[in-house]
Amino acid sequence: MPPSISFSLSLTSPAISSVSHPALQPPSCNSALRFCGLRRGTIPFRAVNPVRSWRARKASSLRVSAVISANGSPSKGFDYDLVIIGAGVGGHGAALHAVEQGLKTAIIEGDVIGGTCVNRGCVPSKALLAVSGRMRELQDEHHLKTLGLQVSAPEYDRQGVADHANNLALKIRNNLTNSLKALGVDILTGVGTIVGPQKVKYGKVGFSETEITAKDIIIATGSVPFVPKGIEIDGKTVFTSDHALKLEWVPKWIAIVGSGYIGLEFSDVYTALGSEVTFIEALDQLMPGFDPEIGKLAQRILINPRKIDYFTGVFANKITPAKDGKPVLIELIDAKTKEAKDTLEVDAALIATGRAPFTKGLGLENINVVTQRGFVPVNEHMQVLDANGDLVPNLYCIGDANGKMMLAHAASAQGISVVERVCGKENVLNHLSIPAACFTHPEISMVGLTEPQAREKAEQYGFEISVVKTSFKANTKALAENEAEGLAKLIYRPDTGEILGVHILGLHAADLVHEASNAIALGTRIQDIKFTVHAHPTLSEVLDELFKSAKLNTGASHSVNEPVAA
Ligand SMILES: Cc1cc2nc3c(=O)[nH]c(=O)nc-3n(C[C@H](O)[C@H](O)[C@H](O)COP(=O)(O)OP(=O)(O)OC[C@H]3O[C@@H](n4cnc5c(N)ncnc54)[C@H](O)[C@@H]3O)c2cc1C
Ligand SMILES: NC(=O)c1ccc[n+]([C@@H]2O[C@H](COP(=O)([O-])OP(=O)(O)OC[C@H]3O[C@@H](n4cnc5c(N)ncnc54)[C@H](O)[C@@H]3O)[C@@H](O)[C@H]2O)c1
Repeated sequence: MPPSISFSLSLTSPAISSVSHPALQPPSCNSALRFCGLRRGTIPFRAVNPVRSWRARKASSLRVSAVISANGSPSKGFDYDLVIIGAGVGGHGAALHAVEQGLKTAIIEGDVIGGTCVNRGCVPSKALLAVSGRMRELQDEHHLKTLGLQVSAPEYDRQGVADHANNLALKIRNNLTNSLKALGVDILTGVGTIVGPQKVKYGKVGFSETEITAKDIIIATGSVPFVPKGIEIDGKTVFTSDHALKLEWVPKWIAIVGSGYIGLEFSDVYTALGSEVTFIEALDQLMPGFDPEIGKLAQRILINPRKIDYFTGVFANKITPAKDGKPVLIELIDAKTKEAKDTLEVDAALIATGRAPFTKGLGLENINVVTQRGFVPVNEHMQVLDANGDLVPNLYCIGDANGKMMLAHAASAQGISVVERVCGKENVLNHLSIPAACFTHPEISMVGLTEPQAREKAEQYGFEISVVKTSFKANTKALAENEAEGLAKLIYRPDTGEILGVHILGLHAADLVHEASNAIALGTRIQDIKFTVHAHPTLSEVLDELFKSAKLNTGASHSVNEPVAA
């Protein structure tokens, strides 16, 4: 049995939870690490050192099973230039970039390569959502009829759907493993513990551990589901996303506790597969993390027409799994007064109340680092801060473990940013340029500030903001697809043309947002982007319209290079 650990957190930083983590399982479970085949197209390339790049390219173009090492030689006096603890997407992104930069690199993993995103997160959930999207469309008689189509009652094979998710996770895990091997990154198996400055041990805790030295160390140990106190997880009738992704059954009635990303995506999956859903949300509105206007529209499109009801402003105070013929029992209390509100009897409950950073066993105490609500404190360069707020030399933390932005691409981008810095290149990642998306049908995406956040900032710094919106209903491609429900919203500074935030709800919103996120990252202003050309008819014209409809003050000139207000 893996040991369990505890976290003490509040609601936005959740309360108290008991979680076990795969990193604490014996390393023998790591079968993926033994697989060593290379396949064409599995190795991502970026701008690289020509010698290393040639070797790596050669590795990708040959169907070979040998490891082709492009890993450098270490700095004098160290076993490695860089050791990364945790081979999730954050660690993986950092490792690839480090090797490309000529750093002798090792990555320590206590479970399987790929971490949460690949094995228990983005990848399997998007496979389930791909199925729910198709089911939803095939079940929508009115939609099909308008297109002139007829389909008799669509059905699904639960195990087939579950296999699709599992197979995809396996495939992507193999791809990630192979890409590390192809570049010759040393994959070290076992739990990684920091034993002192620039020193890490790894292996089976208390049995066979090896100590190594590294010029720089990156912590990339990720997160685990957060389960509030009072909720009993049995993994069958009361479960987290870790279990839900296996789709072992489809409950008739499922309560989803928490209406954030996980709750919303799973409501899309479950309702498409025939479940009725009841949301239990502690805050006063559903989807409290989104821009409020988008949240309201999402409620109109993604909640109200579906078999979903909800309680807001309540906590699930106690949840007891189904047992001896009795259903799952949920006791609700008022989130503010803590008075008993209601009791629900349902077939299942999915706990989607956020994620807790995983830092157990890392040895942070050996370097005087104290976590904050479980998260490793870092500065804007992801450099770890000790208990006195001083920098811990040569130690960085990326991804979910630092809590800056719990997204796969953010973890990887932070890793790349750290490697740049380690290589002597100044690099500060602008988190306000990192997009996010919720892969419901239709999708929701966003980048930058919400309208209330922008208004607060405007008041604080004394500038004006403007908001414009465009509808998918005016877009030819969306109309041709007969999926024209949706909105794009731009929040900007009319004095400078700076883009502060873009929020989209509509068909392929997750893909559309990148035009806005790239503009924010590159400092492109509205007065410039509004003259770019978009192919017709494409969904990208929704954003084209958005930028074109923004009104700027007469003084706003081309390509101003003022500091970004956000
Ligand atoms: C259901 C779900 C869906 C999601 N969907 C999306 C999505 O669509 N898009 C998106 O951007 N994000 C999504 N996320 C979030 C995303 O999965 C995380 O933000 C991302 O995985 C964080 O990456 P990481 O590298 O920081 O950590 P992780 O992926 O958690 O990886 C950490 C790794 O470190 C290992 N480890 C931990 N401690 C040790 C130790 N001491 N020694 C050795 N190894 C250790 C772990 O075993 C693990 O492999 C989703 C999450 C969930 C749960
Ligand atoms: N598509 C994506 O990018 C994607 C998908 C899934 C998960 N994720 C990431 O995973 C992380 C975790 O997702 P999540 O949905 O669990 O968290 P979340 O923070 O997005 O949402 C949690 C919700 O649960 C509510 N809540 C918390 N405690 C509660 C309680 N006791 N009773 C009732 N409601 C309660 C919160 O108010 C919040 O609305 C997110 O940070 C997200 O970034 C991303």
